[in-house]
Amino acid sequence: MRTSWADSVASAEAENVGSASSDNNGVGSTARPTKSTYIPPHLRNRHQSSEPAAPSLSGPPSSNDRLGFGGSASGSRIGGSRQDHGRSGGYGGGGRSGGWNNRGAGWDRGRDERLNPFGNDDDASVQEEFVEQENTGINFDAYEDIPVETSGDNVPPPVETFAKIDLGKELNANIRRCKYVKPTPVQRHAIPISLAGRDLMACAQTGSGKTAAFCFPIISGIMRGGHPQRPSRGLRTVYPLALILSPTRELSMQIHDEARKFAYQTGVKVVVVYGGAPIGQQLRELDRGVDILVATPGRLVDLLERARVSLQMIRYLALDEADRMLDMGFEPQIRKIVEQTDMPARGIRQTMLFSATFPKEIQRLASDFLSNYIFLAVGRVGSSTDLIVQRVEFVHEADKRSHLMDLLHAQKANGVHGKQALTLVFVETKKGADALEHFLSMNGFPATSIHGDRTQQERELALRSFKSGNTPILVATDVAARGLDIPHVAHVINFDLPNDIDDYVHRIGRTGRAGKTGLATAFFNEGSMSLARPLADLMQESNQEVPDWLVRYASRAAYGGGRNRRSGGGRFGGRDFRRESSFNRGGAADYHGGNNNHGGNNNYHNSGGPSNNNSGGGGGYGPSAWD
Ligand SMILES: Nc1ncnc2c1ncn2[C@@H]1O[C@H](COP(=O)(O)OP(=O)(O)OP(=O)(O)O)[C@@H](O)[C@H]1O
Repeated sequence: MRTSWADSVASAEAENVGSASSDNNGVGSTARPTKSTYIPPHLRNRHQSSEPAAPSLSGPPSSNDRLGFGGSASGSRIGGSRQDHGRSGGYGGGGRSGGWNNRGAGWDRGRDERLNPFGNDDDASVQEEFVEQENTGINFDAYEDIPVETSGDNVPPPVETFAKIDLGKELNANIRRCKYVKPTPVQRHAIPISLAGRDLMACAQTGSGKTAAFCFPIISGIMRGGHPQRPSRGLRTVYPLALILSPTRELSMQIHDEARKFAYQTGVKVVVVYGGAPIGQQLRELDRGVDILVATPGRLVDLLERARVSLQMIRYLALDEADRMLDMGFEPQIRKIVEQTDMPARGIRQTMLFSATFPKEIQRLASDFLSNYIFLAVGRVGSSTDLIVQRVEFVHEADKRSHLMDLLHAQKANGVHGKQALTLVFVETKKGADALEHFLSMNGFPATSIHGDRTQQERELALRSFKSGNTPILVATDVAARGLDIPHVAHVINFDLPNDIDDYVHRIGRTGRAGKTGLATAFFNEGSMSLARPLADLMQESNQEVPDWLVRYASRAAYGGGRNRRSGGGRFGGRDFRRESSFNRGGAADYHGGNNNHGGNNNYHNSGGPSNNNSGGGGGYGPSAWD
């Protein structure tokens, strides 16, 4: 039976425990207008957005440099119908979306576990049609210059090819089926570290292949270790060997799908459990056996309390989006799962934490779960990839909707919005998502939405409709900000900017993945002041053009307006928190050790061995201009 704790976790999970999804979460201290003014198309021939009010010491900023997006609103807007094909049968009330066990709707995930996740043909050489073409087109050159930092004791060296790693014959065949030609930088470093049995805290940019980096060693390790005898505590208790936790249901499903592909014909069984879906099917799936359990925390807690899952045999624990999992929303639940169940203690199990962002205070918390771990950073911690062209435009709150329509029209006119090119629009609140979806639909733009107030079935349908291109515009809260790997997302629009620069990094990371380029546009106004400086820093660091007006706002924020600096030295230049002097003063191991393999810090440039053993100094990254 579910306790209040389980309930609270489940409901937190439904919300994505995302502060950004709450309806009352304004940006900074400036209250947002609750309603923005819609300007009808026929009245919208005036300038497309006002210039920002000048920060104290300046004239007006340069205009909204909307290169490529400047077309006037034109073209017909067929008003009316909602475009979310998933909703055609009403909200979960039947129609084609119907039943709980509709395979297409995803409720019986795993029922076809034994089927070939690549299709029905076993032959790795004839899998072309089953595999996304994306992976063959990965632009590895894009990653060549990324600096890599590792710290910790006796760091295993990176590998250049999958062939050089002993992952096992079946797993190697699946890697070929996935058309992964060579490992991405995070895989080159993380896989040998994990195969050596070491705990790992890894930070690498969005879309750089972290999922495979933790799945491959887990699957390979289970294959090597065989299938140990499970205890016979209760007939219906299952004993997974690996647990992968992620913050959202959709991300857990995606990890499950990926892990199933990697585990095909290895004998390793992968099951996913997540909230919002009927538990019966998930229980039946567990009854068929599980080696790797992918889960959201709330549903896992429920299953632990029902004694249907025991963590006693866990050898591998992976937290994806680990900083999110350990921030204020999830940390107590994660602590209970990891520290107050029968899960083997750290040092006995192997623990891997992955994210694109890792603030120092969260690193500090995370270290409680790790034993003598290696810290790996591919690129600067929390940086965004250069593959994404970032644009920021000053748009008054009241002009946002009309400005968005201008962007979407221009995309259509320029042919950017072909069937496959998808646009993801992030807003702050669930109500805001509904309202914007409705507004876009009423104005002839095929849009759907995903947020924590929609049923799980609606969320999945919306995502599927978006992925398929049926509704090529998805309005989302932060529930869709992390981890989702959706091919063909060409444009991410931050209609409302988040409060935290790390959330911005994850949001824009839904485009520009696996070596491909993408575009991210942010609507900035006085309500986003707290983000001015970190945003300008981030853009400058990733070689983006920073508008003069943003630089002026940023410099003003530097003298008291900025709230977005993190404690412990700020984000920029941030790396392994153990190298902070405050940590060392606390009597912990000396990570400023320098030129040896003990507690040292290694800087790599892309491939090959350590190029420069930096003696506790600055590592490979210069401070930002504002530091
Ligand atoms: N070695 C590889 N070769 C080619 N493609 C790869 C390789 N590794 C991963 N990919 C592909 O790259 C894409 C991004 O991978 P993944 O979703 O694991 O990124 P991520 O680092 O976890 O991103 P995020 O931080 O957003 O969660 C996926 O489509 C995946 O199939």
